[in-house]
Amino acid sequence: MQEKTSYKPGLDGVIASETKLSYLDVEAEEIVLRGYDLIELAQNREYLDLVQLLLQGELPKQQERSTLEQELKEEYELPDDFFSLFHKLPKHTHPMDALRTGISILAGYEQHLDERGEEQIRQIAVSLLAKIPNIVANSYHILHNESVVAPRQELSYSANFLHMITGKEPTETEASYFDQSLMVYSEHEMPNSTFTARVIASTNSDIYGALTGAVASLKGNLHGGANEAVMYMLLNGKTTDGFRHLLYEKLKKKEKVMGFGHRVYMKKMDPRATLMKEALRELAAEKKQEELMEMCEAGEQLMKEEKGLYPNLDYYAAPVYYLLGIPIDLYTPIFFAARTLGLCAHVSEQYANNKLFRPRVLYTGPRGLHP
Ligand SMILES: CC(=O)SCCNC(=O)CCNC(=O)[C@H](O)C(C)(C)COP(=O)(O)OP(=O)(O)OC[C@H]1O[C@@H](n2cnc3c(N)ncnc32)[C@H](O)[C@@H]1OP(=O)(O)O
Ligand SMILES: O=C([O-])CC(=O)C(=O)O
Repeated sequence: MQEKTSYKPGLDGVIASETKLSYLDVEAEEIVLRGYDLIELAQNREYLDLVQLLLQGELPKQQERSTLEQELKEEYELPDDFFSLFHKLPKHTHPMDALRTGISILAGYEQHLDERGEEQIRQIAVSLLAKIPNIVANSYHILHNESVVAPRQELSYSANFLHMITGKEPTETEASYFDQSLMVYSEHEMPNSTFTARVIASTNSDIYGALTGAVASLKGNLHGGANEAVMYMLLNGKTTDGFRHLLYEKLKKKEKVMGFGHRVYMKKMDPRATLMKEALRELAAEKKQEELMEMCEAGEQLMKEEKGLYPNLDYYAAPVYYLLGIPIDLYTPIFFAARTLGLCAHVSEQYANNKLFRPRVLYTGPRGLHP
């Protein structure tokens, strides 16, 4: 007889792995990243600092940071003719599917595909962190019959990413909010996509395969895809009253409202959402789009009163991206680009202390049948 009590649907609350990378301490309202509070890091540091922290264990000193920045810039360019296949994709291909294809193609160019050593994986991670923004931005341009925007070496990592997306050089403020969003998206313990990547890596499969699987996982609207869904919902609402009405209708029909709820923080505000809410407040004031802020706050209030649910990061990241002039279809690919960091760190950790993932089932089918 199988023991039913050990079965947790959706592995809710199950410890799947040991990690030194991150931990959600819900009681203390802290997202711990190698001992630091992610929110404090996002307020005081830059995405590149987190790259060094997650891949090498410590925040960089100034010289180390410059070396890392140079290393990334040297890896920006994609292999010759890389984009030729993207011209052949159906024009309605979602950028997340284009990204999945792109990461998969890159595997073929990797000279060290079979190596699993820590330093080798770090170098591949740097290459992926350099190339994925290029794939995200330019696969979108190609699918929209626009010209490819080449990376610019003289811009910072985040400013260059935003520049490749919009085709314009961002202001310092825009680049800084974008960088902050990349930081809060960079790593979050054991979401579905990280679990997916670790499960794939646990068979000794390569890091490109692990990340390709993770793109598919992150695309779903119960996970990363929610940020795009939030923006479409806000645009459909049009005004604060319209948005309230739209949310009431969804709740009446027992539909899920994207951007609310979270497996780990279900009855609390996601600390990252609080940070993005402040970014939105400032950006909305600067760009004279206060109604967008008002709509989001009205939605937050309504969901708290009606369902006792709080915003997750996607709810406030989406309107921030909107005010930064980013096409909605790119919100989830950008989330993935930022999360590439956490994913690579997890894959590396998995290789370093591997045990094949192979759980069991609670069998509910028949027994004793004969053909
Ligand atoms: C950065 C990120 O990836 S964060 C996650 C982004 N995803 C979203 O925003 C999608 C909307 N949210 C959700 O679907 C859920 O909150 C999830 C998937 C994130 C977490 O879900 P789970 O832990 O599996 O809980 P589950 O979906 O079973 O929800 C528990 C209860 O709360 C309700 N609930 C949870 N989230 C929502 C929501 N967003 N809207 C309406 N009701 C909700 C469920 O209907 C369910 O109610 P019931 O017990 O009466 O059936
Ligand atoms: O932790 C999760 O389940 C989803 C999430 O917020 C993230 O991946 O950032």
